Amino acid sequence: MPQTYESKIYSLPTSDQVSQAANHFLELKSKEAIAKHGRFTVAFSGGSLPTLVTKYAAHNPNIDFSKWFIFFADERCVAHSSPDSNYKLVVDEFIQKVNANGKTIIPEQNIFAINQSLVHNSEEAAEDYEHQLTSVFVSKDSVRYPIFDLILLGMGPDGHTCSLFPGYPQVQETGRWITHIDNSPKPPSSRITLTLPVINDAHNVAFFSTGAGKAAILKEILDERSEKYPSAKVIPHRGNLYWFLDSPASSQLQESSISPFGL
Ligand SMILES: O=C1O[C@H](COP(=O)(O)O)[C@@H](O)[C@H](O)[C@H]1O
Repeated sequence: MPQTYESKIYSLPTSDQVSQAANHFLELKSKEAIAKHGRFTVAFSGGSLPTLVTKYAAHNPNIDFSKWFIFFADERCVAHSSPDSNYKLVVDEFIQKVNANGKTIIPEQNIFAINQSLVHNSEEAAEDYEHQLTSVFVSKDSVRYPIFDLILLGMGPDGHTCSLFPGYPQVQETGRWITHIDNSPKPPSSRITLTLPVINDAHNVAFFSTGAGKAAILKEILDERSEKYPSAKVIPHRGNLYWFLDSPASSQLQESSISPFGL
């Protein structure tokens, strides 16, 4: 049977309802992946995303976290203990809560963090992270290639996603799975990031965006299909694409762009 893919924009009244929707979504997508291939590979972004999507999910007893493999869609080249570290954010906001409250825990060896000893050389850190991915992903025809079950993305007010910034060469990268940047317009300046080909090969990609500050750019990306923003270049080839917004974020979108919420 031919596979059909979904592309949906959901708008929930409040950001708390976006967190509740994220809980159902993570339960659904992790169950689907675990039923299909025994594990769930998920990449987290930083910024506002980890707190927003895991507020309820971290306490969901129906999720088998022991089968989760956690990666970072982008990471800042800083120590794991730094307040700028996406790893620290995900550990503090999610992993610790799951492990303290849940029925199942996330095994330490299933968490794939940037190599701390390489944070002073972003190019080497990116190569090392790519190498970490090769240890986990093998596609059906035995070729190593990362096809994530789910990539969780945020979007900055300038339209960036991961550490792919508008007008920067990393957006054009097609040869690497992970690339690096040393002049990020948003601090900290050195970062590593998934590249667009890997993002667009995932089974599921989900953006989470809240707040009126994102309304104008969301209109440009989702209604006007403006291609100048990296977030607009996220179009999975053989996977589903979801946007979860709250009302302030979706306030400038045409009503016809928004799907009735249902998972
Ligand atoms: O720097 C980053 O920013 C983006 C967007 O963050 P937000 O706080 O505006 O949601 C985030 O998705 C990315 O992972 C992070 O490194």
